[in-house]
Amino acid sequence: MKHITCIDDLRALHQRRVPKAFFDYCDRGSYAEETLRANREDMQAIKFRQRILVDVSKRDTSTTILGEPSTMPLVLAPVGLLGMQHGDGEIHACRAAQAAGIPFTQSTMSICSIEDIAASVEKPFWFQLYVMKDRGFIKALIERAIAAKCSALVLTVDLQVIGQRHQDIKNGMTVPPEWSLSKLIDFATKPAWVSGVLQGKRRTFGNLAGHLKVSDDITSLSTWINSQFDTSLNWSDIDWIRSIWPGKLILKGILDVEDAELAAKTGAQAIVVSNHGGRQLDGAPSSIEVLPEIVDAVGDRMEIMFDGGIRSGQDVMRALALGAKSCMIGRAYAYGLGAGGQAGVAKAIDIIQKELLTTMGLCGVNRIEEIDDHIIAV
Ligand SMILES: Cc1cc2nc3c(=O)[nH]c(=O)nc-3n(C[C@H](O)[C@H](O)[C@H](O)COP(=O)(O)O)c2cc1C
Ligand SMILES: CC(C)CC(=O)C(=O)O
Repeated sequence: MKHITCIDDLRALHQRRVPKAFFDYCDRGSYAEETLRANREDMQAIKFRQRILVDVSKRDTSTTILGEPSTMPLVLAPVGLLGMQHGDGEIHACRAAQAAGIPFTQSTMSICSIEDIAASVEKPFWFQLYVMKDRGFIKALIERAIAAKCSALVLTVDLQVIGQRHQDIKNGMTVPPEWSLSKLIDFATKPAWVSGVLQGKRRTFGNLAGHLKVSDDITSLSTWINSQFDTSLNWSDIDWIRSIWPGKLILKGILDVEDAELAAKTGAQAIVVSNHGGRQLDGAPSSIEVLPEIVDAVGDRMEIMFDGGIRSGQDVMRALALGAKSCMIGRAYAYGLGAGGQAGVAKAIDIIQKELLTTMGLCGVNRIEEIDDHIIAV
């Protein structure tokens, strides 16, 4: 990892080490990928004010996230199928986050189960919920998260219908992988990945095993999701979820001020301003574009988290400057996982923290709480 200096390096290594179908699943977006590109382009369009001759000798990235101390304003976002990027990927990512002192969010659509992770790590982690039609199963899933002492529930609200990712169809992306000649050739050139995945605890969705017939028809992930996810989910269901889940609730996937206002009325502690990393509604605005208006509308009532397009500490700084209290990263750490397991995720987190510290220094800021729009050049 010595020559890895930025997230792009981890991405390149991920691409070399992980079969194409899983790398593309991670890297790409939905439809024409307009929103995926906008997340990066709009982020990079935000310019900093360089400030000089400020004493920046006491810089510190530590902060709180939902009242809990965190070494930096960063959370590992829920990412499905991490165990297909690296054997036991969810456990490796969670361990790296906990060693770095930041929260990890486990996706419903993980390869390792909630219990696999809970048995392998020292501290509580967050659990992300997708609501499916079988409400008995969803209730049991929330109860499993409670039993595992998960410290926050992240309810994802932007994927009851899945946006088409062309590349997944072209690659025949299935879980577990289906054999074809091209896949065999691809796998043959990635022996470390193959042995890691074969040694992993599971080969298909650990949280769903034994409940939903995942192995029956997961030849197309999107067909399966469209048959299982509950498209009738609506605001009144939040009360039902809150009647089961007693802890902190975060609504993830809000892009609209009116929705943010409705979210503030649910009693959720936080929202994540997010377009799902450009994987859902293509043509939606970038998350950084809508962040300021959402902060203006509800920032005094809920904690505002942000994700979409973060590839550096500079990007974290940009989102904080526009009013986010903390940021989630998805691909940035998934690339690290594919590149080098737990060490790769640790590297991704370390890169972002060091970039954030340097950017704070060059903008004349010592503490996270000092970051606001005064550091932005107009
Ligand atoms: C491969 C991949 C899988 C994802 N799976 C989930 C998921 O299971 N649940 C969820 O709420 N969001 C999921 N997301 C969205 C992320 O939580 C996050 O919103 C997004 O990655 C942020 O954009 P970024 O990748 O540019 O950081 C996924 C994202 C990626 C890249
Ligand atoms: C399995 C998927 C539903 C996970 C996801 O949220 C995504 O791929 O964006």
